[in-house]
Amino acid sequence: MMAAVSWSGVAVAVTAACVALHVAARVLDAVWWRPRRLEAHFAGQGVRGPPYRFLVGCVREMVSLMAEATASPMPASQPHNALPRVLAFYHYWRKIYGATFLIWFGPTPRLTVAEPDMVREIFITKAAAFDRYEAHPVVRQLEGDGLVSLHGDKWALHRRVLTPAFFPDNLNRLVPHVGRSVAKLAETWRAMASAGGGEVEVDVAEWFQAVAEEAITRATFGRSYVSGRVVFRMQARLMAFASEAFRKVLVPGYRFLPTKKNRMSWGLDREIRRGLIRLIGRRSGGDAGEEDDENAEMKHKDDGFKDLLGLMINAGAVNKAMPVEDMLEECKTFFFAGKQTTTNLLTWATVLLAMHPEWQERARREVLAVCGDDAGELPTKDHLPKLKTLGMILNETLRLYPPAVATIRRAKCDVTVGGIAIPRDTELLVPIMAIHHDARFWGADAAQFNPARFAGGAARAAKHPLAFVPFGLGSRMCIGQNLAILEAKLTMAILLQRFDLKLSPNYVHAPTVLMLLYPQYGAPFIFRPRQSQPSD
Ligand code: HEM
Repeated sequence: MMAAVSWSGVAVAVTAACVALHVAARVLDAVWWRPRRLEAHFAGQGVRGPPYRFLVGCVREMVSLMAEATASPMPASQPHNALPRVLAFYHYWRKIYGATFLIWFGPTPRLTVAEPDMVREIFITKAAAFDRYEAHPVVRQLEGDGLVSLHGDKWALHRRVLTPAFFPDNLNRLVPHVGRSVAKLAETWRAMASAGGGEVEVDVAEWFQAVAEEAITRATFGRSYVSGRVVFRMQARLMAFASEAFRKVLVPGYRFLPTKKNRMSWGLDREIRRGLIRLIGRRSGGDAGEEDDENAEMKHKDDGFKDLLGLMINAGAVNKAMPVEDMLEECKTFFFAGKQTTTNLLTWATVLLAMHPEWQERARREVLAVCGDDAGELPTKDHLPKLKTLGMILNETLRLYPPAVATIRRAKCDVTVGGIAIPRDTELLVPIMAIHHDARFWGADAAQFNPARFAGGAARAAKHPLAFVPFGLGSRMCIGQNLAILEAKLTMAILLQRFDLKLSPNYVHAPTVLMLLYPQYGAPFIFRPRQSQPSD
């Protein structure tokens, strides 16, 4: 009996040891042997990069390169040569290893691809072999489980349902509303200027956020704008908490701790859900009494406006394909994807107009000629396509300072791109900003502000038609780009019509990246109201 017990004990111990050994071997393979095999695999095809370091990959070097680059502002001699500052690691390693190289995000391989022909394969011809990158849970909590992160059939359904909201004819109906919100902002600045000796200094980022928030709230909720605005205000507070948590992602499980901020976030999240569910319930029940007074006039004019919520409710009613939970996540996603990106475009466009007064004057002359010089008159939907110079300036802004500086894909299977065999689960980093700054495609003046290069349209601005991709490419290209351009053109036109603007002496030119491209020390400008002049 004794012998039987001890033999079974030994068997258990041996099995446990085998399992432990197996697990240890798998872990060691994942964090050491596999990276070494992959390094050899890519090196055999001429693709090299900084060496893999146990567990951390190249993250330490990346962090120190980025910290060094952001320690001082841009040199005055080359203000727009921002790539070495914004994507310091890319700029540094590209000089050593060429345009396509391998880096390590921990034990995960990331192939860096900045050749437009390869980018075409990844996003268009071989797109089926790639998936969107799974964002960190904290980022996902911020961006919602909507279009940005969906895959397969569910993504295709949502994209189909939501696309009509972004057709130009539909978006044109937003022009008066967005215009009025910018005019209100301009009025505030004008009043501040007259109280302050004829000019006013403002940091534009926060103000532009209000404009972008207005546009995305109208696009999402249409006639339920006022109730929607209450929900999105809470969402804005939630985003502020979550982006603070984003800076603490290195503390594992931080987001689950019942800290004061976390508890407030959870409470807000519940409130947002309740608010949206109430709103959806009212709209699904066809409650026409839900519009408020402010919107009575809008309701009349906006008959037929396709807002995102209405499109989703219809889809849910028709084939039950969109449960309420999915609608909630989409609302979150659109708020996240639509607000900060457009704010950044507006901010950088203002920086560039202030840094280049000759272009500011050219754009203003065009605005006055097309839209008139009466500060009481708002530009209309028919004016916007005629603002060609402003369009070129916005494109040049998106080229030099793309709000989304890079995007990532993951290979779902073994696949060949640009003749390079890429094993399954390799990540591909496409540094949009690096392609936009590449002198091979943009010429010797690639780091200079020259909107004239877009005079013949975006596709012909560079030597390669795919060297300009601020909104991505292929089927997952930005769904909101028409809205972003509409907002940006309208806002800049109204501001140019009403103000001369210049950089504040307190402005420090220091673009940096925290998810999106930001001015590191804010964006203070001086606005001086213009006297109405006859347009020539
Ligand atoms: C200047 C402003 C904007 C820029 C630079 C921008 C940039 C981008 C880029 C580069 C992508 C593709 C990412 C990838 O392929 O990995 C994208 C996707 C997306 N954008 Fe934008 N965006 C802007 C404004 C907006 C606005 C205003 C909205 C919403 C109203 C929006 C909603 C989205 C959504 C939902 C996706 C995911 C599309 C899909 O996967 O089907 N974006 N954006």
